[in-house]
Amino acid sequence: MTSYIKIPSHLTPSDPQGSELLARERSKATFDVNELTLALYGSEELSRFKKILKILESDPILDKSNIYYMGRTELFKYALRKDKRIIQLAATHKWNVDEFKIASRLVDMSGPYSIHQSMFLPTILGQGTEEQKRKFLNPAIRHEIIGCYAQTELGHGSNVQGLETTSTYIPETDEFEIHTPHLTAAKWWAGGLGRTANHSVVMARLITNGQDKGPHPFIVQIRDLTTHEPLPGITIGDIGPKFGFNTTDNGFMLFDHVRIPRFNMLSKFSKVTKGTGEYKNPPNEKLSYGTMVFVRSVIIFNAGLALARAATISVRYSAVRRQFVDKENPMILPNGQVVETAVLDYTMQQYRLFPVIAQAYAIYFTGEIITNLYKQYIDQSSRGDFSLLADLHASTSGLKSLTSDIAVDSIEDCRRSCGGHGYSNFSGFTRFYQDYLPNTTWEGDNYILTQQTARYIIHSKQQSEEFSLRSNESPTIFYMLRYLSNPSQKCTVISPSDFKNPEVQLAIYGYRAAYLIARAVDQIDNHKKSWNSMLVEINRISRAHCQYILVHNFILTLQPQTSDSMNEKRRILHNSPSLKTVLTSVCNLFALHTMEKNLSEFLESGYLSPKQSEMLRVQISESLNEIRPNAVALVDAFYLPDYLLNSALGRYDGKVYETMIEWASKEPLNGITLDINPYSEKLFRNDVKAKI
Ligand SMILES: CCCCCCCCCCCCCCCCCC(=O)SCCNC(=O)CCNC(=O)[C@H](O)C(C)(C)COP(=O)(O)OP(=O)(O)OC[C@H]1O[C@@H](n2cnc3c(N)ncnc32)[C@H](O)[C@@H]1OP(=O)(O)O
Ligand SMILES: Cc1cc2nc3c(=O)[nH]c(=O)nc-3n(C[C@H](O)[C@H](O)[C@H](O)COP(=O)(O)OP(=O)(O)OC[C@H]3O[C@@H](n4cnc5c(N)ncnc54)[C@H](O)[C@@H]3O)c2cc1C
Repeated sequence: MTSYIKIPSHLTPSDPQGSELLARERSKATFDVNELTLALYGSEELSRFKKILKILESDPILDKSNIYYMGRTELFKYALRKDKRIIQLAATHKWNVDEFKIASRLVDMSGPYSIHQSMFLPTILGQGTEEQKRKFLNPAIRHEIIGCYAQTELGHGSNVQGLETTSTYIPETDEFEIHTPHLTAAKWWAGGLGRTANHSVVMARLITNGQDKGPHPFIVQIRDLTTHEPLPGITIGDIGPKFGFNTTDNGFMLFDHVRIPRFNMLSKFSKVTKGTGEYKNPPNEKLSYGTMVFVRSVIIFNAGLALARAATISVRYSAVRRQFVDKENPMILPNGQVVETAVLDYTMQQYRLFPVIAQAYAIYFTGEIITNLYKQYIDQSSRGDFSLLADLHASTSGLKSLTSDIAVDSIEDCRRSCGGHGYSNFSGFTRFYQDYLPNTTWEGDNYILTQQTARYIIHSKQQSEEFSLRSNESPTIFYMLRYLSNPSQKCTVISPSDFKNPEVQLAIYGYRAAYLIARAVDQIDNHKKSWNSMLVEINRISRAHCQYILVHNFILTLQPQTSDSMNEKRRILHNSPSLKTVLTSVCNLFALHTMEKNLSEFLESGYLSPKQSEMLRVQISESLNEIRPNAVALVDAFYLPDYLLNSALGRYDGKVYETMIEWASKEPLNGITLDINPYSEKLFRNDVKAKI
């Protein structure tokens, strides 16, 4: 890339150098970083990751050095090239789905094909018959057709039952007619639709024999495979610039009585019979929402990685960045020189950043557990057993909401913790944050989704008999009975270190959730409160329940398991006392910091006393001290390479200042000629002719 300014090459940052500071941090670690990386990913995934990274890093088309200077059109073209390149590399190197996902994660840019991979393929896979998979899935996997997922409309997104697009069965020709009856029914937001896709999953109301059967998925070819023009009766366009996600062409689409064969209704679960138009009900009414459950489970896992990335940049930078001299505890170099203190040594910075490290680990472990639960559901449902679905839907809804909220808040906290440089694109936060943001809205707005979780729990509590039955079966609400059965119990903590006891932590979280649930049920059943008047409480219930799950899963991960049930990753963890020690500190910080952030609810439940809340703060401070020597090593263990981070601040080698000035010298604005004389030309309101 062209450099527009020549930077004097003899200048280096003042001592100590960033690389030296990070090396000192790394030498303080009490555990083996490589061992923790292996415990997170396993040896097989890690070696695949390294192999793929090597290929991507050296590929000129996937070079990222220019992207911070690009405008939307240029970025979009780059994203299309990069999407094509990953597909070519996948074919050359025979990558499987997991390897393809690793490559996409490393290249780290949503693109025109992203929704093809994340929603179009999974929808056909999950909702199509074998015949439909042959017709649509196979060419889609080979990228002979490119698809998108058009569910949301201009007037409705959250309320899926309120979608207006119709798909009416025409027995005479054995076709469906897809139609947009109102402007509000225009499909809107579908990723890849604007300029790229030639096929779409369209969620439309199925109407047969005059009866409205609600939204169902249909495959519609939307563009000509040769000319790439929209097919007759279909109007398509890109929806325009957005807050972020500008490398994907989110689109709109209108249908004017467009005919598709009956075959194109995805019919794994519900069907329309040829000629009679008879409708066959699915075994569970919500199976057509299956793609959303899958993607929500992926969003939970991805939230952990997003937090790890934010923490990596901000913790490394805070170890390199120095401001003021802490006179009571100055930073002294080996040669005796007193230097400014690394901002990571200020307790306020630790209080802001270390909980983000803890959130990353907590959500990573729960993400793994939810992924396994989803696999278990798919396995059972393939044998006609859908009993896990209700619980899976409830937990993925609430956890998608909670974890993406945590990630969005913490990415911004981490960015701000980098001071002024955090505001520069070179920090690696700008597009990362902008592109992460829609996770709180897509696949269900985060506030709406908490209603799904709370309703499941409240129903369970209302039907007490069924509750005890369900809670025994349910992987996520088993804890509640224990606490509901004895509402007057009090927390046993008598000294700050008692807060480190996992049983104590679980009891505190369990009582608080059970208290909120019991109170809401009382308001609804005995005080006849409406659902709408309870929405704030309902949001609290979902969050309380999901925080319990996160804490519970973290504790579970650290507990010894029978060797049979342990996979390689857990074995590494359990065979290493130093790993267990450091992760126990991280787990404690997650549990206690989350408790402190929601303290009013814990106090309100009467289980925790004000005196105990003071002890809680003492213990949090203690946990921060425990983590301090391991802070850099804990983020290093996530093994997020510079290629992914693309950050001057979060570089592994600590060369922050050298990179900042080098990247600034490449800003194209530095290379243009400007006329800054205000009187050199006449400017007209509608015909601005500045000489730039
Ligand atoms: C090759 C590489 C592959 C790579 C893959 C990588 C993947 C990467 C993923 C990351 C990238 C993500 C990109 C995403 C892009 C955005 C795409 C979208 O936004 S698309 C657009 C996304 N849009 C949205 O997400 C819209 C959000 N809105 C909705 O989902 C629904 O309107 C609703 C759930 C809010 C209400 O639904 P409504 O029909 O009014 O239903 P009621 O409330 O009346 O409940 C009735 C009963 O049904 C139950 N139940 C409900 N849902 C489910 C379910 N899913 N299941 C089971 N059950 C469910 C409920 O519990 C209740 O049970 P009960 O009490 O009777 O026992
Ligand atoms: C970048 C991006 C990509 C997307 N990609 C796709 C895609 O590929 N395909 C697709 O189909 N869709 C896509 N979407 C759309 C997305 O799924 C919807 O925007 C999302 O489901 C939210 O729906 P909405 O926009 O209708 O929000 P609304 O429901 O209009 O939300 C507005 C506000 O109303 C509140 N609200 C609404 N109803 C209630 C209620 N009952 N109780 C309490 N509060 C309520 C919400 O909390 C929110 O604060 C995408 C969106 C974005 C931002």
